[in-house]
Amino acid sequence: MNIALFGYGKMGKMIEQIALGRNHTIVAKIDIDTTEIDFSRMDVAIDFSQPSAAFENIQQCLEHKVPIICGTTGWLKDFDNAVALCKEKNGAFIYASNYSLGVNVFFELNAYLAKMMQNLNQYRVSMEEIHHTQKLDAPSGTAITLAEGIIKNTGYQGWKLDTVGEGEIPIVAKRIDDVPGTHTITYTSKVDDIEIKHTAHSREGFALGAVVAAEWIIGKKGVFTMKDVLNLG
Ligand SMILES: NC(=O)C1=CN([C@@H]2O[C@H](COP(=O)(O)OP(=O)(O)OC[C@H]3O[C@@H](n4cnc5c(N)ncnc54)[C@H](OP(=O)(O)O)[C@@H]3O)[C@@H](O)[C@H]2O)C=CC1
Ligand SMILES: O=C(O)C1=N[C@H](C(=O)O)C[C@H](O)C1
Repeated sequence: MNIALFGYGKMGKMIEQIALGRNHTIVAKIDIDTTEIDFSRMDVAIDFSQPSAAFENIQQCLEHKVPIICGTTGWLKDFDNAVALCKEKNGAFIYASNYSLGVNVFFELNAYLAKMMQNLNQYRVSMEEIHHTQKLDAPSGTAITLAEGIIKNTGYQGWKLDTVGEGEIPIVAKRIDDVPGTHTITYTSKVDDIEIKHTAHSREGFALGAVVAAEWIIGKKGVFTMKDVLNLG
């Protein structure tokens, strides 16, 4: 499979290694300085760029009929436009805030726990995410997906960083050294805490998941999620 990498930073380089190990070819490495892009040799594109660049990269891929796997976080104000464009162009598109198998299992666990906690008013939920100091967005895309999973299954109506009002989930975002990504959800009562936690040991799981998604999307049309790819739940 011929893969184009939009964004050749920490994730782009890790994805290249995994893709070569699975006998794929990297036909383009597109970075902020790239002036001309040849879409003709691409079977699929994988975007791990930056919040301000992701939507334009997605648009270009859909216009050129190249299936696009997007892992960039922090651009979701344009998500509905990306979905609409994908439908208009009869294209193929996946966005996931987190491509690792472990976090996608964790998303399911989070929803299941939230359902169990929905009527237990003695507990308050909170979330903490920890990432490396180069991360541009806060809270992480993964934390937002986790918050949405809680909101869907409980009476919580929203989330906010740090201090919150009634009915909102507080998210604390910490930036420490080179932490790849740690997410903790805690339900606290006067007498105890219930805590679930996912700790990434490296970026390998994110990169492998993105390549698996790229392999999966070939020949498909529509907007999909990692739940479709992994057949979870
Ligand atoms: N969904 C998931 O599973 C995961 C998502 N992420 C997300 O992926 C994104 C990238 O992360 P990471 O690799 O760590 O970040 P890096 O900063 O290491 O890499 C981003 C790269 O994108 C480049 N870039 C900037 N503008 C453009 C553009 N217009 N087109 C193409 N490339 C561009 C940057 O170039 P320059 O340095 O020259 O600006 C840089 O090389 C982030 O949004 C992060 O949150 C990260 C891990 C997992
Ligand atoms: O920027 C990162 O590094 C990561 N970003 C994603 C996010 O915002 O959730 C996924 C992972 O946690 C690493």
